[in-house]
This record gives sequence, C-alpha cells and structure tokens, in this order.
Amino acid sequence: MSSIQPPTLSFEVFPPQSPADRAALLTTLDQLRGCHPAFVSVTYTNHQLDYEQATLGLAQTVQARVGCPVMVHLLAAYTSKTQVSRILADLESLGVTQILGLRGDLDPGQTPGADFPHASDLIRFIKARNPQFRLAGAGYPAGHPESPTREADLAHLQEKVAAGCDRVMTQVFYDNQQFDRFRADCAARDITVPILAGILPILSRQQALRVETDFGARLPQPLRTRLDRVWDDPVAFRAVGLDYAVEQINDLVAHGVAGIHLFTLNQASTVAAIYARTAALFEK
Ligand SMILES: NC(=O)C1=CN([C@@H]2O[C@H](COP(=O)(O)OP(=O)(O)OC[C@H]3O[C@@H](n4cnc5c(N)ncnc54)[C@H](O)[C@@H]3O)[C@@H](O)[C@H]2O)C=CC1
Ligand SMILES: Nc1nc(=O)c2c([nH]1)NC[C@@H]1CN(c3ccc(C(=O)N[C@@H](CCC(=O)O)C(=O)O)cc3)CN21
Repeated sequence: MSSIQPPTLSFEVFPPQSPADRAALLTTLDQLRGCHPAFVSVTYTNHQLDYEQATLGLAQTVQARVGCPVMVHLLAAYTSKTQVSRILADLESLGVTQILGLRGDLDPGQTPGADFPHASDLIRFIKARNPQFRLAGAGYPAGHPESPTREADLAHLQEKVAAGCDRVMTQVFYDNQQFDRFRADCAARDITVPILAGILPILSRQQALRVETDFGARLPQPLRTRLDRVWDDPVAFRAVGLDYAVEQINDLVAHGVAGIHLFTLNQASTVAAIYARTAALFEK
C-alpha cells in the first residue's frame, strides 16, 4: 500500500465586473461545488474595485455556494497597515482563515505605499498580529521578471516562508521540467512547505501571447508547435490548450506534486473540461 497523500485540487476565481459576468461566475461556482475543492482563492487584481465589496463579498458567496474554505488574495503594494488590520478583522468575522500574501502587480501610474514594500513584509505583519491565519506566498518557477537572478528570487521566497507562509503557490508555467527544477531548488534551500502548481490553460491566441508578456512564462517548443498548427482555428486551439493542461496536470501528479491550483478565469466550461479528465487524481 502506498502511503503517499493524493494531491489537493484548488481553484481561483476573480470578482466579476458586470451582471452578465456575475451570472457566469455563479454557474462556475455551482460547477466547483461538484469538484470538492480543498479551497477556492479569490483575487483582488483590479484596484478600481472596493476590496471589501469585491473580494470579501465574493469570498462569502463562495463559502455559501461551494461550501469549501476560501483563500483571499491580499496585495501589499497599495495597502496600508491600517487597512490590513481592518481587513483581518473582517476576515475573522467572515470565518475566512487563509490568505495569499502578495506584493501584487505595480501600476505605473500609481505610487506604492510605504508600509509593505515586499510580500514578506505583509506576511510578517499578519503573522505577528494574527497568527491563526494560514498564509501562502507566490513562487516563480521561471524566476520573477523583476529579479536580477533566480538565486535572488529563491532567497526572497525563503524569506516569505520564514515570515510565516505554510504553502507556496506558483506563477503559471508550461514547462514541467522548470517546475521540477524549482521544487529541487526550494528543497535545497530547506523550503519544505507544500508547493502548489498554478495551472492556466491556454485557450485563446490572446492568452498564449499574454502569459509570456504579463506572467513571464515560457511556452516550450512542443506546445508552440501544437498551437501553431491550430493558430487560425479557435475551436481546435481551445482543444489543444485543454489537452496540454490535462497532460501537464497528469505529469505533475505522477511526479508527486503537492497540489494543483487551477486558474478558472470564472469559466465553468474550463472547469468542467479539466475536472472530467483529472478527477481521479485528487483527494476528495
Ligand atoms: N501567483 C499569483 O497568484 C499572483 C501573482 N501576482 C504577482 O505578484 C507579483 C509580486 O508579488 P509577490 O511575488 O508576492 O512579491 P514579492 O514581494 O515576493 O516579490 C516581488 C519582487 O520583489 C523581489 N523581492 C522580494 N523580496 C525582496 C526583498 N526583501 N528585497 C528585494 N527584493 C525583493 C522578488 O524577488 C520579486 O522580484 C507580481 O509581479 C505578480 O507576478 C499577482 C497576483 C496573483
Ligand atoms: N503578474 C500576475 N498578475 C496576476 O494578477 C496573476 C498572476 N501574475 N499569476 C497568477 C494569476 C493568473 N491571473 C490571471 C490570469 C489570466 C487572466 C486573463 O486572461 N484575463 C482575461 C479576462 C478573463 C475574463 O474576463 O474572462 C483578460 O483578457 O484580461 C487574468 C488573471 C491572475 N494572477
């Protein structure tokens, strides 16, 4: 008998911006309920939205509709200590116990605040104020685009873990060997917390271009070749992207990944397509 734990399966959703988007999201949440997620994460990537209303509002909806634990994203760069303290109190009253502590993307038109220059500063602050929260931090299999070296980036990740993260969630990636190297590098630095692999299926041409420019991911040549062949056929393109994500997940699980975190982009059809082909791999 193998005593190896099956990996966890978790999902990311984001606050909708229109009534039509909200309706689609609710369908997605109903779909997620049937996937028995270990948790669902709720982003805050749009600074135009009110955090309490958008992220905390959606956190409540997920709790009610999916019935699983929620992890909220909290961004350090534009948030003050006073705001974080208020948000932590709100999270406590909502029963949300998990936080992904990020610096977040910098907006060229907006000067970041001085309280939390890096994610580790936010994570340390939360742990000191409220140790019962479970914190996660972001990891970069390809290295963070702003980091001078991969080494520097790993040192910063180590700092986040020392500050109190009990899990690492990776940036999207398409090269599993890169992920395996990242895992080995983490282990060599005594980063022993579970590393959850962030998976974003490439379902459109726009997405293929975007993951490289915005997220610093590299598309390996075999994937490029497969996408190139269907470049002008959106339906076939989507099928290739889904196939690749399923292959990627299978291979990561075969290599003992701690968990898969699927970026759903709030699309029920994406969740359904991936889950139908991978459900047996995960803990229930
Ligand atoms: N993975 C995810 O789910 C999401 C990720 N993001 C990412 O958030 C990124 C930044 O957030 P985090 O990774 O949480 O930020 P971070 O603060 O850990 O790292 C940001 C950059 O600063 C560097 N850095 C970290 N600590 C440092 C220190 N003490 N001294 C000098 N440099 C240091 C890092 O190496 C990296 O280049 C964005 O660029 C974006 O990629 C944003 C939303 C969601
Ligand atoms: N640098 C960075 N910023 C992030 O916000 C971020 C990451 N990395 N990595 C992990 C996840 C992935 N995120 C993503 C991934 C894709 C889209 C995206 O393609 N959005 C579509 C709209 C989707 C829709 O509304 O259906 C877009 O065209 O912007 C958005 C956020 C957010 N997270």
